[in-house]
Amino acid sequence: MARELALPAAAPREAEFGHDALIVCDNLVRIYQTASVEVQALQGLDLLVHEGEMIALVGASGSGKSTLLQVLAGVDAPTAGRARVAGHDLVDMGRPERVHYRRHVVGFVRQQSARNLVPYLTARQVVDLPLTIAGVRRQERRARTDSVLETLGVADCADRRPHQMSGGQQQRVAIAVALANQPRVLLADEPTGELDSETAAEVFAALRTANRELGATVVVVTHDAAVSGQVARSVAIRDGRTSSEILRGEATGDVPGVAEEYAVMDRAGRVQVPREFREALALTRRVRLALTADHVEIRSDDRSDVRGEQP
Ligand SMILES: Nc1ncnc2c1ncn2[C@@H]1O[C@H](COP(=O)(O)OP(=O)(O)OP(=O)(O)O)[C@@H](O)[C@H]1O
Repeated sequence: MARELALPAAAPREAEFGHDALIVCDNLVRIYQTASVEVQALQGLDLLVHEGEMIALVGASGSGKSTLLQVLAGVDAPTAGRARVAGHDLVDMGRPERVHYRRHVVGFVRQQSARNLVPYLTARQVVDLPLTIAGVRRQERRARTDSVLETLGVADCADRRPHQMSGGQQQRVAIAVALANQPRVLLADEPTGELDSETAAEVFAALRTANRELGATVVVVTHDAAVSGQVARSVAIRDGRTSSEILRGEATGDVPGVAEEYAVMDRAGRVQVPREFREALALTRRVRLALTADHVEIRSDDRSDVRGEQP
């Protein structure tokens, strides 16, 4: 009787990194090459954003926030790594898919409200523009335009041109333009950067509406603590990598939710210990790690004999 061939069982496959996330950045690298220098704007950045989230990206000037947003917007292509948004692979996307992606999957709001609008078009006409380009029928265009202007509280600006609106109204109309084609993701690069705090709050409320009422997943780059202080998750970017995250509980009335800061651990297990922690305990090149029942300890290296130093 022939014996059955027993093949070794295949190892169970690990779920792919970020398989259930809407936005996945995996070891993302973007290098700008100019005539004389090479700038590594993104240096192996990992980021996951789930559908329905609203997150802030914060970080010093030059840390790579705008570069990341340009990649997610499908405007710029990464040099290496993986970026996927709503099932679209942003690294390997061909031109027709890129056009579809930029029209239907993401909406983009820039800092300068004037650059988001067209001086001689009314709010209704400028919101209608992306719908016309996408081939939406006239009747539906009208209904969608009125509805999005209404939802964002700028229905009274429908027949006004940018110079007849306040800065906050201009920026809310810009958000309406970005949302016209009902994108799943709304990206905003310093949308309150030029505005006073009251107007900034008005624009932030519009982003919140986009998230909560219209269901867009929102990623907002900001220097504005009033904005980053109100989202459930702020991701800090340092030197082209995600370095830490602040998670906040829900606010109750006027009392803000409790905020907790976390370090980000990459998939190889690397964590950046904040400088003030390292300096406080003189943690240098070599540290001791110990596993306890529910946490990991990091201690300074006290083996001066191995370091070859005088006790
Ligand atoms: N087109 C480009 N050519 C060359 N270098 C660039 C280009 N765009 C950005 N950089 C460089 O890449 C790095 C990251 O820039 P990026 O604009 O993404 O940072 P940022 O965090 O958005 O800064 P900011 O808050 O000032 O807008 C910087 O060193 C910047 O000088």
